[in-house]
Amino acid sequence: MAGATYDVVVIGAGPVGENVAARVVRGGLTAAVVERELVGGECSYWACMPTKALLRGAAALRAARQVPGAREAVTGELDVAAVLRRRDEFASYWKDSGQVSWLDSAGIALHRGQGRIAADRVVEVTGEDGTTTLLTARHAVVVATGSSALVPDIPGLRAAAPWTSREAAAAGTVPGRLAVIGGGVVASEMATAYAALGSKVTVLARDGVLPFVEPFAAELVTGSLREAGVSVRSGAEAASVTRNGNGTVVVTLAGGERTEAAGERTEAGGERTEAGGERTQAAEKRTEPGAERIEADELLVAVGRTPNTGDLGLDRVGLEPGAWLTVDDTLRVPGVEWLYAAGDVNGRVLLTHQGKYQARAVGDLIVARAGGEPVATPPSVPYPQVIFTDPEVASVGMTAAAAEAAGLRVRVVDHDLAAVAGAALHADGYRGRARMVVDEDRRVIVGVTFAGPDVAELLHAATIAVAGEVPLDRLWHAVPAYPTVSEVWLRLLEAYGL
Ligand SMILES: Cc1cc2nc3c(=O)[nH]c(=O)nc-3n(C[C@H](O)[C@H](O)[C@H](O)COP(=O)(O)OP(=O)(O)OC[C@H]3O[C@@H](n4cnc5c(N)ncnc54)[C@H](O)[C@@H]3O)c2cc1C
Ligand SMILES: NC(=O)c1ccc[n+]([C@@H]2O[C@H](COP(=O)([O-])OP(=O)(O)OC[C@H]3O[C@@H](n4cnc5c(N)ncnc54)[C@H](O)[C@@H]3O)[C@@H](O)[C@H]2O)c1
Repeated sequence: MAGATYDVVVIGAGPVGENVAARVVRGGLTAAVVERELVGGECSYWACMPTKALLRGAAALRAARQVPGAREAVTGELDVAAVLRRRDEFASYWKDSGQVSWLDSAGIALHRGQGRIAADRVVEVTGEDGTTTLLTARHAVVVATGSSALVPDIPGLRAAAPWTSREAAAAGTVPGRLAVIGGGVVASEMATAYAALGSKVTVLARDGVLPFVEPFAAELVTGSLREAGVSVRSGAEAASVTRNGNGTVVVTLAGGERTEAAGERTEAGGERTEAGGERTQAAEKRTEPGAERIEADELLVAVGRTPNTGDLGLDRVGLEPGAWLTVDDTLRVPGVEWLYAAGDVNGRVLLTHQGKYQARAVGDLIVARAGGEPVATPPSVPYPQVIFTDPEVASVGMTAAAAEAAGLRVRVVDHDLAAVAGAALHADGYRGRARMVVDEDRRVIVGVTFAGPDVAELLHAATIAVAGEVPLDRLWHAVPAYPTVSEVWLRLLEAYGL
């Protein structure tokens, strides 16, 4: 059996694993990554990049149509084939040669195959041809194996071979009718994308659309999905799924979807028109005779993620296969001094940029420990996120509800984005809203949410204000340029009373 020894062995070469390895090499250690699929991970080929490429064409078209002068120059419809071609390009045609060259140039060794912990500090790599290699780590093994789409135990669902985010991101054709189970980030972004690409989309959002963002942002997204022709069914829960002989898929809704008590009876095939949000009554997961059925050509399941820890040899170190890897503040697995976990697999924040932040932190920690230097625990930072729906939802830190639940003395300040000169110039009929959540005891901002067209690029200023805990009296002197959408900062601070 072949073998090799490195200072650090990283299992998983997604964005997080790559960055851990790069950071420890930069710190003077040697590193190898183990990858069973494509170097670059979910983000590069089936998540961030291809999904944003699917969304971008329609967003650019919408933007042009909102500006007289440009609008008249738009004479055609979205070119679906061109959008899919550009998506293919952004997914590097599902080939990882570019990322492998980058690993080479960074001095990181690559071992292809399934990595499993075989013993203390030892990772066994099983290649596609069945050959095995034992990699020994002098200092640390880092698990960066990411996550996969969760397929819930709904009768008939697995047998119906639904799309997960992977198939939605990589599809070569656009289904005529797409049903979506879920209302979170993947469901909302893919409903936006596929509606623009021409699908008739139905979203079965059991817990509402984007239930974890500020409610005004969720309402704007829900309203705009409906305007785009999407049937948004807040409160609807799938009870069973069947794939017919002709290839179509049928989702039968749980009996609890019938909401006569709340006066919202839904007829088969009918549309609900109430604003999205809360469930109106506790839905019982049970199919009643005559329960409503949704038929579609394809079904996307988007109800969250499950960690890639099922076949990782975790039992060798007394850990539970299939579970999220719990870590301490130094991203080390408690009780196993040489084992770390970063990125999606530790379940802390399932976002690429935040996983890469963890990667830099864990890389530096391993280098410091290897050199016997003092270890600085990375701070717990508020994280930013952009949801690329129409409108975009860009947020950092806490929502008002989360800040209140955390026991802070909170003041919430809202402003209509359309009332800012820069937004009016940006697009006719601009619709959007901004909220800042202030911790009154410290007079610092603990959360910001923008919802509106093209607000993604506004977010980093908010991240600096929140992560930097910039006092409001100091922030007042950060003057936004006129006439930009960023002038909303001035309006928010004025509304606060500065
Ligand atoms: C549809 C979708 C869109 C998204 N969009 C965004 C976005 O716009 N912005 C954003 O910040 N985040 C986004 N995310 C989240 C983002 O994709 C993840 O947070 C990110 O990919 C996590 O990186 P990671 O390196 O931890 O894991 P992954 O990217 O999952 O990489 C893990 C790697 O480990 C490999 N692996 C797993 N087990 C083993 C093993 N035993 N041996 C060897 N190799 C193994 C896998 O093959 C994979 O290559 C999106 C997610 C989805 C599903
Ligand atoms: N732009 C971005 O940053 C981006 C884009 C896509 C995904 N992601 C990340 O990927 C992760 C996964 O996204 P996701 O949308 O799968 O998960 P999610 O956690 O965003 O949303 C899952 C939703 O499914 C609902 N749900 C759970 N079980 C259900 C069931 N049985 N039936 C119906 N609904 C059910 C939940 O209420 C929740 O709203 C997220 O953590 C997200 O941050 C990020």
